Amino acid sequence: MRLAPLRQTASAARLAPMVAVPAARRGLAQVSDAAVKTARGKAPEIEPYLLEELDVVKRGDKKAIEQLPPFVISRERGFLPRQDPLATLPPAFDNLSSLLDRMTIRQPADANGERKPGLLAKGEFGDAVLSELDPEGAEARAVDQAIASGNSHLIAALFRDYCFMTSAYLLEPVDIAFRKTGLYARGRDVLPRQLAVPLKKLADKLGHFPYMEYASSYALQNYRVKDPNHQGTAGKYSFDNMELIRSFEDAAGSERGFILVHVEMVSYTGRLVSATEDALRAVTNNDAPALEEAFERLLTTYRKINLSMDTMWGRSLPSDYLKYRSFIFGTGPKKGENGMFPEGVVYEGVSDEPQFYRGESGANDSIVPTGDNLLEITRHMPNNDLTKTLRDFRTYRPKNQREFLQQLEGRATLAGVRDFAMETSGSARAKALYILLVDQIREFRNRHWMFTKSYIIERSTYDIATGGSPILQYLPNNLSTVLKVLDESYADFSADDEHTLGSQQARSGSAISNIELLEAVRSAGKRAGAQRRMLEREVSELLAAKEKRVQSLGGDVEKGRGMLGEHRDTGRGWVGNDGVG
Ligand code: HEM
Repeated sequence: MRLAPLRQTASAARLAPMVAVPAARRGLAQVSDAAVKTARGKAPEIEPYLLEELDVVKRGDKKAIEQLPPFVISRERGFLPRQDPLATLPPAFDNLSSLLDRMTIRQPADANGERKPGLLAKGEFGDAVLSELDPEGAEARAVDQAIASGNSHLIAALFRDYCFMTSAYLLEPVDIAFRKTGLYARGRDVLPRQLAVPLKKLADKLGHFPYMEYASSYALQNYRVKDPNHQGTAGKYSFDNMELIRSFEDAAGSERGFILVHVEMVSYTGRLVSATEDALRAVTNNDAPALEEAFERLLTTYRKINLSMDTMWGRSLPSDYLKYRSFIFGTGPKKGENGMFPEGVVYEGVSDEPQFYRGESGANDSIVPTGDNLLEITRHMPNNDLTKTLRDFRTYRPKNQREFLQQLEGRATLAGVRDFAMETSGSARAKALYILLVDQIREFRNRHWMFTKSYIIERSTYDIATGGSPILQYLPNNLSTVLKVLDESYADFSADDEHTLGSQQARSGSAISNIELLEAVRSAGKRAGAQRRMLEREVSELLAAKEKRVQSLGGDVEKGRGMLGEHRDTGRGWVGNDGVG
């Protein structure tokens, strides 16, 4: 039996309640082509996809609202789920909850303040799943009932929890080997029926791959707000006011920091979505002042997001990242590409055919793709495998976010956002704001590249990231494109623009003065070219060092990748066996 394809190509962007068959989607290429062929200003028919615009919400139909998918973008909550995640499962899932609580490597402190090792620390999780969860048990029936009820809050929590169980089960041997040797090993390649069947049913209901995702499992469905009235910088979603629901390694340490910084950043995305929608409308209406206003809101929001991102260094230590990273790897993306699961994973009771999925990654977050698409940076991505990966990442997210990003790409191209901001609006302020928005995407990606070097590259030779992209190439490819767009946009910022911006007052109500914008544009422009050259040099040095390491291992690429040697297939890789040694 084959796994039915989960993602169909599609046309409509309508959000059906979860009881309905998920609407098909239009492919990216189709949206973009349609957009390019249509004249600017003639917006395509787009069905409402913002929560507040849906009929059921306008009508206040509570039953139908409960059945809407867990993730529906809104101007208020942006890319956060519609409701804060359900932290405690109903009693029918007690066996599952108990395993999830006991699995975490560092258990919460007991009455004596001692932190005992959990099931994953002792390598006992896999056996515990097999002995404590019955494929025909109470949980299996309760999953069916939850799905039939259409209660999307519960379905989302169950999907998160079965994903955690699945990753812990499959990757437990990988983590044990890594903790012992610093090298990764093969994971389990069969997912037992008691996990595989419910996970696949829940995934189908939500329109997901049956594997851990960033939004629906590890990060955005995994926070608990402590005080709903908390008044921090990010309101109730301020980092200190949240705790984790599930964790692999330590709910109180760096894993908490890693996940909750993502959540805090995403808590700003209501403003991001709102300003993005308003910017698009302004361009379509040829309304320069409205565009300036929306772009300014976007800029202040991206600045807040970047500030929040910068707190990662202190909240999640680089030296701790590899302690939980083992559990967020995928089983794919393709046969033979992931040394942990070279033959994929068979989902017992679902399909005899091995499955391959990308792992959890911030690459499935929508903050940067929103900027990429609105500012038409995506259009400048080179036509190569790394850009294909970027597009593939965009499929690993809730359906409503996939559709939003697809539509946004088409709508921005159709409206001609870059052209209007940089030229036809005739506004030096809009031009400066456009450049500074591109610079915010650069700042995000640049910090991100620094994270990657410091949390991963300096500590592990395993060169494939959790999402399955090549670590040394993927992020630099995208950062380099942004730097190019920034460099070129700055080159279009003329002496006249400088003069206009420097001599005119900003409209009343503007939070950022024209002088401030001008100074920021100048330093962004100067930085772009230098940073681009530095990045090129850095990447070529890293690739040369990798090649040297592989050569020092007799050309053994597998070992050079940080995998335990004894698990390699006999057909290749062994020194002397295939001639490499
Ligand atoms: C310790 C911190 C972090 C590390 C080590 C890290 C690591 C990585 C890696 C290795 C990738 C490559 C894709 C893959 O997984 O295959 C990636 C992609 C990505 N991550 Fe992170 N990440 C971190 C924090 C964050 C945060 C806080 C966010 C915020 C949402 C984020 C968002 C992204 C995005 C948007 C991409 C795709 C980038 C692009 O398209 O250029 N990451 N991350």
